[in-house]
Amino acid sequence: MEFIDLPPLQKAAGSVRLPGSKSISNRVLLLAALAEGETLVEDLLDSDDTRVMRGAIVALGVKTMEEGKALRVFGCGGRFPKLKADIFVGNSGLSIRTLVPAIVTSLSGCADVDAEVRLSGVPRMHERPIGDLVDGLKQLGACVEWLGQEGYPPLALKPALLGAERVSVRGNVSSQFLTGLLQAAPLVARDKPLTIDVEGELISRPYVEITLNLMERFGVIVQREGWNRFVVPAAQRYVSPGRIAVEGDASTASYFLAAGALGGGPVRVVGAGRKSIQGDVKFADALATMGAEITWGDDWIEARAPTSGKLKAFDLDLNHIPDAAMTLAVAALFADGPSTLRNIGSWRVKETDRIAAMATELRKLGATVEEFPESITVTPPAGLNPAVIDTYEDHRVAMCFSLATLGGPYVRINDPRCVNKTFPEYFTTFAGIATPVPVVAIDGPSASGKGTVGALVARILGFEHLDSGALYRIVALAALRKGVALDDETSLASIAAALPARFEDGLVLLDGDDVTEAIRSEACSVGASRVAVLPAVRDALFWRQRSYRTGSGLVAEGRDMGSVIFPDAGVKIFLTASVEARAERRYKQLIDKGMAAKMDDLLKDLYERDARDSQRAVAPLKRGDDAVLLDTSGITVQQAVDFVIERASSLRN
Ligand SMILES: Nc1ncnc2c1ncn2[C@@H]1O[C@H](COP(=O)(O)OP(=O)(O)O)[C@@H](O)[C@H]1O
Ligand SMILES: Nc1ccn([C@H]2C[C@H](O)[C@@H](COP(=O)(O)OP(=O)(O)O)O2)c(=O)n1
Repeated sequence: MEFIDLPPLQKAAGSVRLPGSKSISNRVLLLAALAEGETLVEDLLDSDDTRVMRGAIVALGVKTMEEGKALRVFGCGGRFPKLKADIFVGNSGLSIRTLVPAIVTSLSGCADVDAEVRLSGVPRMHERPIGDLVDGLKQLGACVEWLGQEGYPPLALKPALLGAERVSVRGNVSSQFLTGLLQAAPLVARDKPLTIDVEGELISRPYVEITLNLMERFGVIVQREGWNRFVVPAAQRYVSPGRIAVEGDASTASYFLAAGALGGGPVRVVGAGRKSIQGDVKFADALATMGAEITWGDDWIEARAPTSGKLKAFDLDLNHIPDAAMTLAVAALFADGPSTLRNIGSWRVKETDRIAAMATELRKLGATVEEFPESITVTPPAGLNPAVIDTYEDHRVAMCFSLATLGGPYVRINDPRCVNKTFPEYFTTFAGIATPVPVVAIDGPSASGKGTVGALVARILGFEHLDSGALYRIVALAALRKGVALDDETSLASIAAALPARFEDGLVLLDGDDVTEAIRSEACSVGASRVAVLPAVRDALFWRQRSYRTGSGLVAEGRDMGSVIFPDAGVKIFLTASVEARAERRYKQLIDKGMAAKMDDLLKDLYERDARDSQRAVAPLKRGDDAVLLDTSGITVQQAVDFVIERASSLRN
């Protein structure tokens, strides 16, 4: 499984230009395709879902042409030219739910009896309901055949004359059904007006407002009576506005605004603001109820943390911002008590069952989550656990969980490419406003001076210090004490996974015993280098080593700090010295401690350990291309420390 590891963050601040709105891009593409005249669409989002819509209109015979970053769409004047097509809609709910009604109107009165348009998607799309929309179209006279399970894609559309003046559609499953009918309505209401009645409470109303707004931009007026009846007067045609610029995506803005609120800020999103037609800009109001400071401009919004530093718990009806609400579920981890997200039942029929998915993943971080049919309550833990987040092919799950890193833990996001649905550049853009907890990684062979230099550098910088070699030594000591063989990989990995060890006031404690001296014994040195070749032992210590990355920063020393454990370390040093210099240092260390030592034995031992450390299959000791070489053979400790501090000075906040 592909994954991306996101490091713990200290803060988030900066400015982000939002990618184009998915909701607007896909509506504009279809309206421009159906309109009379050419439309130049600017700032169009380029993502999986918009490619689906672009592919679909082209398959239906509409011509498009790229002009720099814009797309020119040659409108077909209301009837798609090509009505024999097989269209793949991926997992784009908006695409299929708006294409089907539009295609059905083109098939009305189509003379070609062989005309047929088939639509299918990914397996999840075939579980997403469309029956209510099709029922509405059948009331108009449409011919729709189910190709799989009744009520779900795939389906086939065939020629049939449309004619009714009234149609009703359910509004409480997905507002996309209404959007689909509305966008197709002027193509049906040629001679007589068409009335659309909404059964049940209409959810996600702001998305319908986007639809009405854009239809108006293309010259079609809809009369609205409350939110239950929409009348489309007769004889209206879609006419191109010439050019249209797509606003920045307000749902995407939610991740960056939340980052500003949770990570200090300010974070400014540019492309959607006070004048936006997207309901999701109201996410900023929800953040404000948590205490975040929000500033509005016409086309930008800025968020920063409350001056008190603490975000308040909330209990909110989020029916109007279902997509951005997922971001609030993660923000709830940072609140001062349990928060409830209400009226979000539509989450159940999205890319995945989002209520179940969010609950499962929030629990991995340590939260207590209560799930209800249409709401969830999130109680934050005292501190967030590092977690491996599954994403269920849902771009929003992937994006919103990146925010948990502002609470201190590492977060691994599985299948991160699912963000391609709406924002392929998400993780790079997020990294652009994020300040990770800095790391100085010092790797090198035995007795090169890593421990000595690392401890001094950590003290000067005020950073934590990780002596990773000590962890391997403790595993060896624990194994020796339990009589576990040093090649019994499974037993050693269980020891490493549950190592009852602590570092406190310069002492190393194992099961509460002071083992500071014991782990430096010859037996432990040899034992450590033997257990360190075992992949299962290294895996078992992986997250433990990462957990030291906290506070103002970390100096980590060992063999694979820069290559495996902290590949994104801001400073990587490869510390070395000649074998002779290192043997002499060890000799001196042992003599000073009153222990017996022989130069020849020490040299032999160093050669052997160097060979074992650098020749093992997993995480071998070797200087990475990105590590700075520092040979300490002829320099003092102070000179070595100065060298590292000079390179690390930029990391200090
Ligand atoms: N230039 C130098 N840089 C680092 N250590 C040095 C240097 N010169 C002498 N030493 C001594 O060498 C020894 C290095 O041991 P240590 O720090 O335990 O190495 P390591 O952690 O790499 O095994 C220490 O006793 C240290 O005082
Ligand atoms: N990140 C690390 C740290 C140490 N090791 C191995 C390498 C060594 O043989 C042992 C002990 O490491 P330590 O740094 O304490 O050893 P030295 O004192 O430098 O000889 O663990 C490792 O494989 N990966």
